[in-house]
Amino acid sequence: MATESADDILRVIIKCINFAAIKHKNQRRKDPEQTPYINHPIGVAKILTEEGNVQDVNIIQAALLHDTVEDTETSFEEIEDEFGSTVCQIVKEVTDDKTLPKAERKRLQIEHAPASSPGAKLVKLADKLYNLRDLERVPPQGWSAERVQEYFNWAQKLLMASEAQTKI
Ligand SMILES: Nc1nc2c(ncn2[C@@H]2O[C@H](COP(=O)(O)OP(=O)(O)O)[C@@H](OP(=O)(O)OP(=O)(O)O)[C@H]2O)c(=O)[nH]1
Ligand SMILES: [Mn+2]
Repeated sequence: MATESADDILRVIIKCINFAAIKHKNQRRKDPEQTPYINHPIGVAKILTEEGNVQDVNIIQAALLHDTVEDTETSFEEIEDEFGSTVCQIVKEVTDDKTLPKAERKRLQIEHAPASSPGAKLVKLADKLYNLRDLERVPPQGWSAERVQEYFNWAQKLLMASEAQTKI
């Protein structure tokens, strides 16, 4: 928010990092080094600030929190109570329904991409960019070359779907 002071912004960003770190504390990435999962949401937020020049603090908060509901015991109510409805709405838009089969989740991401909000598109695309770079660095344990290639193909489809109807 434009009216927020630098102190407020700093406080809320540290609050988000702390919240996400606690929620993801037992989770590791799928790489052979089992990197702590928190490196991912922090890296996604950094792509947006450093490479995307994103200055909207709500979008950066949503990036830091983007996998908490999908991957940990976190509810949208908790996100809304702690960080407000704007942040919660973006997190909702980028959260997959993990009760659905994977192919359906991936299909729905593409179906929902065109009409997503600009903030959700930014978080989603930074998320994909981080994951693609991670795949290039070292594939997750057990992933074949075909599976890696499939993720690249799907990410490209998602990017093209996100470009449609964009009013950024
Ligand atoms: N490249 C890579 N990805 C890893 C690693 N560890 C965990 N992941 C996560 O795995 C997900 C991609 O793997 P998939 O097999 O396609 O999806 P799934 O885990 O949801 O079933 C991403 O979830 P996501 O961020 O929720 O994005 P999405 O692709 O599911 O939308 C990504 O963050 C890793 O070491 N490298
Ligand atoms: Mn993610």
